[in-house]
Amino acid sequence: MIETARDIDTGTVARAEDLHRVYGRGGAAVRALNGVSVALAPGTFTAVMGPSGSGKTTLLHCLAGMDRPTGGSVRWGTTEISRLPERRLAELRRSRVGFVFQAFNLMPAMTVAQNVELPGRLAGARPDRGRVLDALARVGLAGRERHRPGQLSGGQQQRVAIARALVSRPQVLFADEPTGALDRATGHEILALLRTGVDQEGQTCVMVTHDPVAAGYADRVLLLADGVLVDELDRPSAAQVGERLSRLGG
Ligand SMILES: Nc1ncnc2c1ncn2[C@@H]1O[C@H](COP(=O)(O)OP(=O)(O)OP(=O)(O)O)[C@@H](O)[C@H]1O
Repeated sequence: MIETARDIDTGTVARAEDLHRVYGRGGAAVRALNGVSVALAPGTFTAVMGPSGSGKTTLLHCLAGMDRPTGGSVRWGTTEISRLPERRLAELRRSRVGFVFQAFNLMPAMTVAQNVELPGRLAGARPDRGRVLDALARVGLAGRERHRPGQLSGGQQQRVAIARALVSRPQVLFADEPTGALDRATGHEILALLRTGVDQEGQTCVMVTHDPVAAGYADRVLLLADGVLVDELDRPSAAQVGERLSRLGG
């Protein structure tokens, strides 16, 4: 099969079809995802919302190739990833997707530049200083490359994490509650940064959030409940998201 970054037939960079994820077995089994289908068009910003335990993180992890669905498929371009051998999947993941976590997950003993270089180094690649500096400049941290994470504010640490996710120029940037550990104003700076990446560089971005105001930065909002996609809102206001969410009990 020819591997292309974008599925020529459907124009999507990533697509999940009839995704199921069951954790555990028998009476203790939890159906985290129960038949979810999602397509990600290039250069779009998608927010995933829903009550606690509705399957948001599981969906993100399956789409990002960090978890294996128990049923259904995930395609990146034309490549079906859910049944690839682990090594091949890890290779593809490094080049195709970036991931940002709520808790930044930076290495405290390393400098900012070393943190951004780390995924490449772990993959055995030679660090590309130019790319690292470029990624840091894109997130507004030019000149900070020798600092340690502990010398930076929370918002700046999340910017480092975003630079680390973007340095490989991924097809899709996944973010799991990227503003969850930040105050409101700093959170908005991070959201504006993600939005700029979508608008100016055509980055595709998917973000889990509990915050209707954060979801207002997205082009569309997917609403999950009990592992099922129950609604999709296009360019909604924060008020519309909040109202729909409260009806779901989120
Ligand atoms: N590794 C796991 N083992 C067992 N159950 C799991 C595991 N991961 C998630 N679950 C269960 O799957 C369901 C969905 O979890 P998930 O974390 O995707 O929900 P969420 O919508 O992201 O929740 P939250 O908003 O609280 O972070 C939950 O019932 C959760 O307890």
